[in-house]
Amino acid sequence: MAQLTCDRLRLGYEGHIVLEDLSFSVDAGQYLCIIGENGSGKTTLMRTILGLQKPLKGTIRFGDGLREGGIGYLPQQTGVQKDFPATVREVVLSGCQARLNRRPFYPRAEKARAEAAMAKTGVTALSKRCFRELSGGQQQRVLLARALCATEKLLFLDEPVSGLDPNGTAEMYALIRALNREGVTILMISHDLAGAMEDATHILSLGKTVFCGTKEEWLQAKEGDPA
Ligand SMILES: Nc1ncnc2c1ncn2[C@@H]1O[C@H](COP(=O)(O)OP(=O)(O)OP(=O)(O)O)[C@@H](O)[C@H]1O
Repeated sequence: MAQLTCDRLRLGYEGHIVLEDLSFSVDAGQYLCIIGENGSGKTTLMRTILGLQKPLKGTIRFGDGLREGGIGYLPQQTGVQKDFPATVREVVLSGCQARLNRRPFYPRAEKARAEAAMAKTGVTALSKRCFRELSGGQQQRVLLARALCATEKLLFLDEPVSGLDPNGTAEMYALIRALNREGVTILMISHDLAGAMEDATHILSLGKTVFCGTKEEWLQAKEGDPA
């Protein structure tokens, strides 16, 4: 049973269709890399899967224990986020908010969850530091811990290595790989095709022609069409 099934989606905005007739599914444990040129609709697809925007047509179904809102999300880094005036622990804990039903404080279980997420991404020692004083790579690991507070099942990562130096990039990929090996499904938008390709099991390529299949199928298709 698939965790996520997108069926004949039409996505876009009033008067502007971005993607038409898009169907694909994601099983538990997959590592799906979403690629495509600027403007091909990667962010629009992500926003739709996260429930932030409605499809113009078609359906999205969740299964295998995943429910809408049960996706951990690592946003693309923006200047505003980088300057967030909060401690690392506060940033990570804010990832538990969806589970809190607007209760005004964090119960013990949520705090334990945040601690476990920080340990997994190696930021426990930074927990009292101010988020905005961290390096780009450290900030990404904190935001990954935050996303982990929302889910054990599926992480949606939007360009997780953008702006990182080679070391930070390698660390981030290693962390994502480890989480995937523990069973967390990964959906990742990436412009770093070579890097993302190392660990991906599946590729969704958006554009004039859409491809969705295994990495091996993708590489075979590319052999005949090196462009
Ligand atoms: N809020 C919006 N209202 C109207 N059109 C939009 C809106 N957001 C995006 N678009 C348009 O939808 C199309 C797809 O944009 P989208 O951001 O999904 O592409 P992308 O593949 O994520 O691009 P990039 O690689 O540059 O991030 C573009 O033509 C864009 O101009």
